[in-house]
Amino acid sequence: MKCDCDYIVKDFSGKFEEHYDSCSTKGCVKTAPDGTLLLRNPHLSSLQTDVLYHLGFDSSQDLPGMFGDVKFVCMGGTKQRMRDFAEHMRQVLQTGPNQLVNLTKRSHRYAMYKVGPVLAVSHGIGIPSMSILLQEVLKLLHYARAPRPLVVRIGTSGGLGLPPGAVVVSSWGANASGERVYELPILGVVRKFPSLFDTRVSQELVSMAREEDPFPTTLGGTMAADDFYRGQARLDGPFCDHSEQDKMAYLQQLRHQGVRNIEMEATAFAALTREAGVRAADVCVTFLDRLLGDQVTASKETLTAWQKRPMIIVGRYISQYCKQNQ
Ligand SMILES: O=P(O)(O)O[C@H]1O[C@H](CO)[C@@H](O)[C@H]1O
Ligand SMILES: O=c1cc[nH]c(=O)[nH]1
Repeated sequence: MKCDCDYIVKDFSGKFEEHYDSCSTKGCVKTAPDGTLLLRNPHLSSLQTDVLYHLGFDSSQDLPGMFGDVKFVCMGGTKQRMRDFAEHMRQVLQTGPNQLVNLTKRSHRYAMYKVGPVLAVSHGIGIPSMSILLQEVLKLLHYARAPRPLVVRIGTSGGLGLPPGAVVVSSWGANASGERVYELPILGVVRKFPSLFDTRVSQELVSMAREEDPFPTTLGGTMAADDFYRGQARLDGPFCDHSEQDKMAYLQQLRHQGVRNIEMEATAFAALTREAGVRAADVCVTFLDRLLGDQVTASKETLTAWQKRPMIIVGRYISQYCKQNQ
């Protein structure tokens, strides 16, 4: 059987079954004609109220009134970064509340701020934390009937052959074996979901870079590890039985496969947004060049300044969109 939906993964090296896992030709339509998200889970319709437990909302609330105008969901690891991003967007868009309010404060788990059409949400570290947040955000967008949202991760990473402070816009996510898939055991069976980002959005984001920017912005593959230390070939964790040569051989192999940075969410982030039919992008700054070391040694001030760089690129993109759609 051949799938001819726009969801087909042309440059995905795996087999059709793996594509089918996250596509299923029958249910290929992922958005309603008005651009709102369709959730392909028949069980949801039997729920009287859907509790978005980690966000502290439920579907009985006026979610369209609260979030129906959301066009951009931007997420990143820390609560502080997402507050800073909300503040940045308040200045860029000259809109938003006088005082930023953490909308998920009831749940104490993540932090969420809303500035005009922008929702800024923290997701914690790693795929399990990020994927829980993302799935509840996808349900929130569905219940809110927010049309055609774009989801962007604003993150940090270790670079491969890039100067620290560089920005990488991911074209795909790869797991530790270099496969461009997100693997998830479901009912005891490991399933694979393709982890490719929207090419057009990624290219448009790269085009937001300006010559005068004091940092390069490039497109590249992103490896998502399940660990910060051994899982990213580091030699400085509490455990390590690989050598410096093993580490360098692995990192060089990733680099030759097109990986430009390493973080801990890209595969699941690409795969889940793709499965939901939502455009998404991963924009990360690099904190160090992993070909030269393992420790993050830049000062707090420098790291804070570098973390602003993805915000600058994404802020320009959102600002341009808002001007064109006034
Ligand atoms: O800075 P964030 O967005 O959390 O991203 C990166 O930093 C964390 C590890 O320090 C991981 O979550 C990794 O993906
Ligand atoms: O090396 C790094 C830096 C930030 N985040 C990561 O996951 N790895």
